[in-house]
Amino acid sequence: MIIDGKAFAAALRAEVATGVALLSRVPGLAVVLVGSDPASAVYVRSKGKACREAGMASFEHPLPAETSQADLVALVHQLNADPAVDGILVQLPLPDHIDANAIIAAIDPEKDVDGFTPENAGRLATGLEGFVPCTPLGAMMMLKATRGDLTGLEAVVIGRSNIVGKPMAALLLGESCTVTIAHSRTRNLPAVVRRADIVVAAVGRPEMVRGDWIKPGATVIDVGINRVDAAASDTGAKTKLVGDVAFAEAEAVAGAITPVPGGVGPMTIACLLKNTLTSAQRRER
Ligand SMILES: NC(=O)C1=CN([C@@H]2O[C@H](COP(=O)(O)OP(=O)(O)OC[C@H]3O[C@@H](n4cnc5c(N)ncnc54)[C@H](OP(=O)(O)O)[C@@H]3O)[C@@H](O)[C@H]2O)C=CC1
Ligand SMILES: Nc1nc(=O)c2c([nH]1)NC[C@@H]1CN(c3ccc(C(=O)N[C@@H](CCC(=O)O)C(=O)O)cc3)C=[N+]21
Ligand SMILES: [Mg+2]
Repeated sequence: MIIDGKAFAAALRAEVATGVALLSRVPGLAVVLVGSDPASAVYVRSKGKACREAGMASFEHPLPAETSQADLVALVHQLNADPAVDGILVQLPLPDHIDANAIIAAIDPEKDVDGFTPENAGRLATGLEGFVPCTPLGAMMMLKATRGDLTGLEAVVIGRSNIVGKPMAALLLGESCTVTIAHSRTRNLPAVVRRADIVVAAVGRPEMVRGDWIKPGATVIDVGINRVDAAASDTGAKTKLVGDVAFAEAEAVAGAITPVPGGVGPMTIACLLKNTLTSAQRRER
């Protein structure tokens, strides 16, 4: 079974639009993009469009690649103080001369709809309410819809980044899975993955996870977004998008699997809108 992320995302976005219509003011999401990475620009544009379709305002702040760290912190402070802004997203990665941790720490945790601030990461780790990072949140919604109660299942998360792997593991632990976090230093990764009832791949290596790593019937969540050269026989496009999982091989063994594109990505954007709505609802009285 292929998990239809586009359909899950469309349903969540409709729910968000309904919530937005009940507010007394238009919620706003500020998106800050430093530099002109083409993939980031595509992503920022699709977020802006999704915002408008949900009845939200999108404030885009494209900045030159040479923007100083001090100027970026100053912009974040300005957005923190702006009552029209309910959510702040600073697109990652940032240029090398900027310390991403310093920028993230400057974001007001109450507007941190990415869930990246130490305050919200700590809240997730300790089981307190807060903003949960959009990619793991969307992945968890699809997992629960697909498998129901996750209690006692073996979950293997490949990747330990602060934005995907670690928060994903925290959410799975919160659902009482037995969680393993694998990374580049893990020994015998195929054997570790073969134990898993749930596999979450968040690595950034095209089609690294092979079909014979997957336990029959397992649920596979492919977070990877990798642009690779398309074969001459393909659609004619110069590049195509593939995940971290060899989809055709894994689909034959898995009970359910998310595709790339059309899996985790669209749900990430829908969850960003959901978090922005939640922020606006908390602000309204
Ligand atoms: N669909 C979506 O909405 C989103 C998709 N992504 C995509 O997800 C992927 C992961 O993103 P992100 O977490 O930011 O990536 P990072 O590069 O921050 O982290 C990658 C992780 O994978 C681990 N890793 C690297 N090589 C191997 C290997 N050979 N075996 C096992 N583990 C390995 C690294 O280990 P170590 O820590 O030891 O270096 C690291 O923990 C990327 O493809 C990204 O584009 C990301 C965010 C959102
Ligand atoms: N502060 C911050 N927050 C993020 O959430 C964040 C970020 N920085 N930096 C980059 C990553 C990546 N990311 C994606 C979201 C949606 C798709 C998505 O919708 N992908 C479509 C395909 C889009 C295409 O064709 O390129 C899909 O998978 O179907 C992809 C990638 C969010 N990220
Ligand atoms: Mg990263």
